[in-house]
Amino acid sequence: AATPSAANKMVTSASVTSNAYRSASTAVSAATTATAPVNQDLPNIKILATGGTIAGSSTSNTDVTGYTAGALGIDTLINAVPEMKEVANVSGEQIANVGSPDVDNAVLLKLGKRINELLASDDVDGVVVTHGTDTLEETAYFLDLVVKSNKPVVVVGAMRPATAISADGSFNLYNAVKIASTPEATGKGVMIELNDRIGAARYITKTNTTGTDTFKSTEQGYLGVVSGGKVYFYNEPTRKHTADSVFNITDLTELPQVDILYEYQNNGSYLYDAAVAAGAKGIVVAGSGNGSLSKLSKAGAIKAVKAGVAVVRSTRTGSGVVTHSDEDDQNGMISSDSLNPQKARILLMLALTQTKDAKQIQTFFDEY
Ligand SMILES: NC(=O)C[C@H](N)C(=O)O
Repeated sequence: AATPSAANKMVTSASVTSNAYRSASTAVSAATTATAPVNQDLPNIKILATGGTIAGSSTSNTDVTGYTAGALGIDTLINAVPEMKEVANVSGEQIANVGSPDVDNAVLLKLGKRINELLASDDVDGVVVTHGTDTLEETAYFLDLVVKSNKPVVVVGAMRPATAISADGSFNLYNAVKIASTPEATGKGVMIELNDRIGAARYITKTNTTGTDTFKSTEQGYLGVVSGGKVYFYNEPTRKHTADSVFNITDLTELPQVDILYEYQNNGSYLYDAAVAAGAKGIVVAGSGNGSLSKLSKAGAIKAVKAGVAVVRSTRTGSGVVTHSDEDDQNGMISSDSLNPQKARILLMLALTQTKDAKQIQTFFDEY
């Protein structure tokens, strides 16, 4: 973790005078995260940092693409937003410090187990996870399925690095702490906050490469918003999550290998053969349209099922339900409901920790 002086140096070395972390220098001289006094009237919120653009840094304050993700430590993030201390007693832990494409199953398990430990304690009222946005929805959905608590968990990121003009990370982080401190956030499952929107991990997805309004929940809608400094909830997630989930990672040291294949014209069954040969226990296919597969692709998928691999049909369209067909049952295949391929992979990994039976796995896709 960064010391106050190191935190200062990181911000100055980026030659930034006006950015999201403009207040880091004053904040750290006033109080460090370690010595901040506890206000008994405020909730205790733990911030777990994993890296990403929210912790990103560049030498130029107009650079929003070539920066280093995960350059700043948790203390820098916390000290840069001293306003959070009016909302909650915040303290932080560094779980990882990577760009989110490098968040792997080991990080998922570490994070999920740590959140369960923290939330089991009366001393922790909610958790905020800072994360890169590229795979943020996968981590959030994983946590939605494995966190054994009704206490709020909010996953937050940013699209502009901390050193950029008009960086979005500090306000997103402030809002995330605000949501996690709100009693109405209890029992809502794992939430994602960016750009003032509160999305359910199950429903929201990244839709744009660089825009700050990238997280959208077009079909199922948002759970709520943060507006004028107040948290508003309007909807509840209806699928099973957190305390109602059967998935338990307590004794897991690894997750089964599940790979994603992409459907396209003129594709071949050899992609399935390659995944099976590489050790896949499950395959999710981003099918065309309503999860359609070409004749060759279907042949590859059926061969994989016969080899004992679970195959889930999802869609590359970006939205909509992949409907379950009689042919799926004949072929021993599973349909993803409205889970996109990357989230279907998360559910399939966890499903495979319980069963290899396609029918039982299908019930998980129907319920979660
Ligand atoms: N906006 C971001 O956070 C993108 C970054 N590449 C990440 O996912 O770590």
